[in-house]
Amino acid sequence: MASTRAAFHETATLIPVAQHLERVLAEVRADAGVRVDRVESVRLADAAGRVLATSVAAVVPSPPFDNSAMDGFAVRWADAASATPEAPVALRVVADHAAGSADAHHARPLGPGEAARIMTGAPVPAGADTVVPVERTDGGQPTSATPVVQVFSMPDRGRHIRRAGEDLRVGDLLLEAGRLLGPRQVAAAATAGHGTLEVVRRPRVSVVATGSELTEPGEALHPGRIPDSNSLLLASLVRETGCEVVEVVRMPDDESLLLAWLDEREPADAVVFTGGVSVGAYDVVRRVLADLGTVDFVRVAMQPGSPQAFGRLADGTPVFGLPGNPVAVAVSFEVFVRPALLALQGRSDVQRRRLRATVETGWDSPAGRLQVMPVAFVEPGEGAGVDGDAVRPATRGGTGSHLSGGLAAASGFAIVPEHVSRVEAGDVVEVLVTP
Ligand SMILES: Nc1nc2c(c(=O)[nH]1)N[C@H]1C(S)=C(S)[C@@H](COP(=O)(O)OP(=O)(O)OC[C@H]3O[C@@H](n4cnc5c(N)ncnc54)[C@H](O)[C@@H]3O)O[C@H]1N2
Ligand code: MOO
Repeated sequence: MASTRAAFHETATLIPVAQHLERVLAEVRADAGVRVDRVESVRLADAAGRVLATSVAAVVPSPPFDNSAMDGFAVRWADAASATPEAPVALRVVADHAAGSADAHHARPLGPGEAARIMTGAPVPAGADTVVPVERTDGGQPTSATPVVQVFSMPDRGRHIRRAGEDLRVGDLLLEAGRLLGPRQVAAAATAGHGTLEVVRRPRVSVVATGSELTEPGEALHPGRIPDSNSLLLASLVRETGCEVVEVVRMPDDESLLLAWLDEREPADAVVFTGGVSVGAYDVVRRVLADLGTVDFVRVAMQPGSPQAFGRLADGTPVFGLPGNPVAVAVSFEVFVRPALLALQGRSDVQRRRLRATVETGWDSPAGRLQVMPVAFVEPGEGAGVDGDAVRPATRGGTGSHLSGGLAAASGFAIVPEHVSRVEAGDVVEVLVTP
């Protein structure tokens, strides 16, 4: 028990949240840099949700060729500049260009008095400098031998032609390494001539929930037992960061089981424990990991989620030991684990979007600790009528870190600074927005 006692004494000081986060990020960023197997090539269809490993430049211009922005007629502007509804100008229609047709690329240049019927997206034939929308013509009436179009009015010279490269030129930087790919980025990569992209391999993460009280969700609860909600919470949160969950393990507080798992576990890029990190007599995670000598057990100036463990397993795998209380797990993940798993993927943006919101119902906050409070957004018309976003605590009972039912209503976390001991209705708080 010597390690438990020693660890207990180590916890006297509270470490600022930013300091602990910095330490965690520095460690995982070092790992992200040395992993040689971290890049894989995926088809664009599979690229949304992945992190780009190598910056992407355009390999074809966009648009790839001059093409029409309108259904109408490609003309030489000067030929019909004088057109009015009263005195239309007749042009001979010598060609018909549909989108997808290569005809215009091979056609002879338009000569004086000639026009080509053209559809949106079709290449503009040589010689033409303007497209007249069909609405400004009679639609092109066939006469005896050759079709003729009557032009009633002309747009400005050069109108309705989309120029090659006006969107992207070859070599233009399109996407920077480290950015999350979404539908718009994948579509832009297709436009820029790519069929596959180099992305960061999904890090593999194991989740371990410890506690002799834990029961499979949905099963009958024997006295003293509770459903294991943390392993579900963590596994889904891990997946949401773009990582692959390789193992989800639930084990009772039994040192020998934990040691056996450490020996047999699947290879992973990170391991996340929940439970057993505090000073309880059966806190086996703390006892086993502290004995490794490479995992630090600290108290962070945060509420909830003060007890935190971070370090490396025997083979160097980064390991997090989160507390067992469910709200503390959700908060610890947001504040430390999520940014770390994103940094491990080389993500440039590891922080959630934050916004400022007005508090609708106040709550207490422990002075000297950064409070991370699960909050629900007040629907318009439902609250006190403030302009902009308004929030209230998601958990019915206030700030207790066991109130995991209340997490269901949370769509963000209010960040309350260390010096604040009471958040009043009407105060403005910073809110970290979650999906
Ligand atoms: N004497 C002290 N006791 C405690 C302290 C302290 O400073 N001194 N800190 C409290 C705080 S704050 C926290 S947070 C917890 C952290 O304790 P552990 O990490 O050891 O967590 P457990 O004791 O295993 O569990 C705490 C709580 O959470 C429930 N739990 C655990 N795992 C799950 C799960 N997978 N799903 C749902 N719920 C879970 C567990 O039943 C407990 O109620 O320590 C305080 N005590
Ligand atoms: O740190 Mo504990 O998370 O307050 O419950």
